Amino acid sequence: MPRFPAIDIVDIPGKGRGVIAREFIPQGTRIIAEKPVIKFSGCTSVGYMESVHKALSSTSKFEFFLSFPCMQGGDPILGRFKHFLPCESGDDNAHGLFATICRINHTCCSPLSGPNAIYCWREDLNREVLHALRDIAPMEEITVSYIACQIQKQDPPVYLRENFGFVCSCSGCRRSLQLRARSLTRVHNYNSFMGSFPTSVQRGQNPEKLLNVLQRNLLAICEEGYATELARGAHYGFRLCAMYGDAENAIVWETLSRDCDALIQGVDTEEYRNSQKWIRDPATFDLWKVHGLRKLAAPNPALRRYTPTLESLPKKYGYTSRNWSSLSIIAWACVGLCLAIFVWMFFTQ
Ligand SMILES: C[S@@+](CC[C@H](N)C(=O)[O-])C[C@H]1O[C@@H](n2cnc3c(N)ncnc32)[C@H](O)[C@@H]1O
Repeated sequence: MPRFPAIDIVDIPGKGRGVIAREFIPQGTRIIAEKPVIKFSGCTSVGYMESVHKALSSTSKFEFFLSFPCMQGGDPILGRFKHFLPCESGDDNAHGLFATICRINHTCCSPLSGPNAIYCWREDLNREVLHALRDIAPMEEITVSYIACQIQKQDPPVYLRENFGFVCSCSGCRRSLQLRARSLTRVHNYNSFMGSFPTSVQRGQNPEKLLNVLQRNLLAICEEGYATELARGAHYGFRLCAMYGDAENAIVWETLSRDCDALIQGVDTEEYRNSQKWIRDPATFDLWKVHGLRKLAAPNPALRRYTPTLESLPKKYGYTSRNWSSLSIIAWACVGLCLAIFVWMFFTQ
């Protein structure tokens, strides 16, 4: 049965508390799968926050909430709201505060450095999961990026100061203003391209050109440190190839997307099962060959260097469920019964 690696919450100079690895954690390992200590639904409007404010002040969870850093000069409650993470289910804009995951500090994604882990909410598990993006050494701090590619609209040091109240000292933020502006433009261009990428490409559009622009954008965003974008971006490459009945290249694109997504979410997901199905037989994709037959292109080999192959990752994706299976309940009941008989015999002798 897979187990989670040993980690600890410790003081980190200049950052308050943070999370470190207590043992070597190989790339792809699921580090933790955690339920929120506090969870609120629809946590977006100011009015709602105020009602949560009142509710929280009267609960025993308040102390836990107050143990998080507050924005300097900020309201003690609202100044800590930023530590909540989205736990969305459908239209419900729920947010949760997690005992360990919310202690993880930030590192920016940049061409010079990046976080060593990534978290995401898994609605099916009702948990936030954290995976290692690369090998993590014992005693190394575990960090994530608070800035998702899609929301990066500002220079990161400015965004972090305004929204989290700290001055980021990562190597990306220490670059010159000019280099940071160049990065911001590339991220912006990538986001607007992906936002308008036609999910069902219209007849008459030039698919070769579209795939070419997709490749260029994906390379640019990987260079900017957001290699995890390949999960979505490579899937777009698959869609395009599948719509033109190009099975060979569709398989290579979807394999790239699957491998990247497995690194972020694990392999116990619906996305993984769908990917496996399409890789086995791209013709099972619902838009297969809708635009007829055309040979397109495989992903640029340079993209492959940004995400490991599934085979190279440790088999540590498994979710260590705390849900008791009926077999384990029977086993523990037997142990309990034996113990009871033993105690009874001991005292009746
Ligand atoms: C989600 S909490 C992380 C845990 C927090 N350090 C603690 O003591 O509980 C986010 C806060 O941690 C601090 N922080 C996170 N990353 C940081 C970094 N790279 N440099 C300095 N402070 C950081 C900031 O105060 C930020 O508002």
